[in-house]
Amino acid sequence: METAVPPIVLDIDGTLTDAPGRLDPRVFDVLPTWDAPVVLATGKAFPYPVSLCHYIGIEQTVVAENGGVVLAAGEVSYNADRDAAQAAAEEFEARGGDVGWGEFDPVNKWRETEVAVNLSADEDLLREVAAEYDLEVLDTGYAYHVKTPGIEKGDGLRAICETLDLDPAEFVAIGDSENDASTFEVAGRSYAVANADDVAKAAADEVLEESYMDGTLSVLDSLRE
Ligand SMILES: O=C(O)COP(=O)(O)O
Ligand SMILES: [Mg+2]
Repeated sequence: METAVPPIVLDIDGTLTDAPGRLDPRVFDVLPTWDAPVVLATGKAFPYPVSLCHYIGIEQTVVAENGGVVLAAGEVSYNADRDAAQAAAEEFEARGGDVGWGEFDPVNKWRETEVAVNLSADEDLLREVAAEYDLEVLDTGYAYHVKTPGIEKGDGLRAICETLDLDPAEFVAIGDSENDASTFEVAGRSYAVANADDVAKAAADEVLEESYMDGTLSVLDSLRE
């Protein structure tokens, strides 16, 4: 007999993708049939996880921009604004830095509450400028996120739980990088995939032997047994 599955909170990049960053097609099987709430919690700009939920065919229950934007039950909250990060990014470029996404910048075009910078950027200069604007720089392994300190994915999960009347301690979290550590703290159980960075590995209850979606599926399969 199948046991009831817990609600889950999943990072996207590095957790539902393969190494080159492509969405693993197995999400289309496992997520729509998951018999409990599914939260996507990502550093990506707001439209990305919303679209992903749309195309996977699941409820749009989303933490985007590392907690800057939260969507649950059709209610959106914005927990930071982009102005300070935008000013810092402009100062960074004025001092010779390059945000690094080219002339058309889909990474930031629809981003509401922070600015993401390409990993090819001058990290020391970026951190120096961000500090002058009282902002933090989060390295997800996919981008540097210039953001308001104290706004994190874990806060977004808490907010979603309030909206949906869920207990965060019932959640199982899976992720791969330092921006998932706050989710790991809020959720009852947490797993870092094998490709995770050191911060995520240290924060997780368990580090998986398998990487990327193989790791994620190993947890989801065991929860369904
Ligand atoms: O946007 C990023 O830098 C990483 O995204 P993620 O939080 O889904 O891994
Ligand atoms: Mg990730």
